[in-house]
Amino acid sequence: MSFWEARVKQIDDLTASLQSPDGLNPDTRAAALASARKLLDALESPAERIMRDMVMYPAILMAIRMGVQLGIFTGIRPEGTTLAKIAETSGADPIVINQVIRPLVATGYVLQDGQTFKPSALTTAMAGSTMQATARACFDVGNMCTAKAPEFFRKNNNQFPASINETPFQLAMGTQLPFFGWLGENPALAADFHSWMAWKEQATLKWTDWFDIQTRILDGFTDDGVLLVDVAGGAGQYLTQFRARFPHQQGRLVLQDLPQVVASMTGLPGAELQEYDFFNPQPIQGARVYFLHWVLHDWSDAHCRSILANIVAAMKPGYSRLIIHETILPESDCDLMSASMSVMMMALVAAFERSEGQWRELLSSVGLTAVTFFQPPGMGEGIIEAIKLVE
Ligand SMILES: C[S@@+](CC[C@H](N)C(=O)[O-])C[C@H]1O[C@@H](n2cnc3c(N)ncnc32)[C@H](O)[C@@H]1O
Repeated sequence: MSFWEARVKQIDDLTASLQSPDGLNPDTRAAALASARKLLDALESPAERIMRDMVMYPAILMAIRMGVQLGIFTGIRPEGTTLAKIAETSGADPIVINQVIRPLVATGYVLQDGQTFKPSALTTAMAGSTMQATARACFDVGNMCTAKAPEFFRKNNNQFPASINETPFQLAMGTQLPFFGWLGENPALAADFHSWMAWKEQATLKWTDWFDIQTRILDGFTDDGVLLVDVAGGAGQYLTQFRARFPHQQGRLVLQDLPQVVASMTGLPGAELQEYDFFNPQPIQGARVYFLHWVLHDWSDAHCRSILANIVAAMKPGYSRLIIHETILPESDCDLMSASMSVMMMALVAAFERSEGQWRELLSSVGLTAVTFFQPPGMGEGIIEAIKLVE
């Protein structure tokens, strides 16, 4: 056996020994992923890599989105499902199914066994209604915006979008509305968007599992009034998570969001719902925590200053905590997820992810200088905690 044949066997053995990533130490898992990606990069020639990124990725995205549309992920049964059966159930041309299913098999989204198709772990994941909503939200909006971004930037002389009303989003969706205003008029995609937010919370590391909430928040809570306000909390997944982690904790939990978002909810166990536009004064004074997840990355610095000023005015000095749960971009060698999210924010809402220096500057511009940064083990979004020192 040659040196490389032996290495290939070693890699195969290693892969076979890893049934699931669950249970791996987060730091070790992050290091192993980084090493495995470097191995892929080293094995692939530049031409192959460019082919993968430019030719294959668009086809894969389209195939996944079509897989949702044609019911491929939900229709494939463990005993095996034929192409004819998928065509019959979906009413689609078998040739179209065949075209779409090939890249799905090539990428492991579906398994092929002779003339039948069987579910892989990815098929099962994609069969869930939340993942289907995520695929629609990401493809039908995000992918359209990135596809139109070069044209948008060519027309505006390659300048950063001047406002939330002039981004690739408007060009791609044929609207003059900003993203959140447009969502308000498109309830089906708004529901998909909030499902994607909910799934994202489930699929990623939970701040309640690594941030020392007991010491930094609960120990100093005065046991009356509002414990945590989730500002622009969407479908409420972060409050649900908090309640599940601290089921017997005293104190009110309040979710605030736009009227149409609150109206679309039937309630949130263990929490209160409140209609609130964060460009208006914060109605809850002196809460222990004002929590923001994936809110400020949607807005320019000027907008963030307005949102934050309303919170700062409501904070009780020395007591209230502003907890921002967002990406803290590294100054160099940014990971692909954070870099991609930042690009997406620019294309949709004329905003971006921020580095520690940018967070400090933003917070100090609204008078918050007592700021502490926390990074989770392994990979994931950080916590930026700020305290108001004086009135
Ligand atoms: C990216 S989502 C994040 C939702 C939630 N925090 C989460 O992490 O799942 C941004 C949220 O901001 C809300 N939002 C947008 N504009 C707002 C405004 N002017 N006032 C209050 N909420 C707003 C949206 O409705 C949406 O729920």
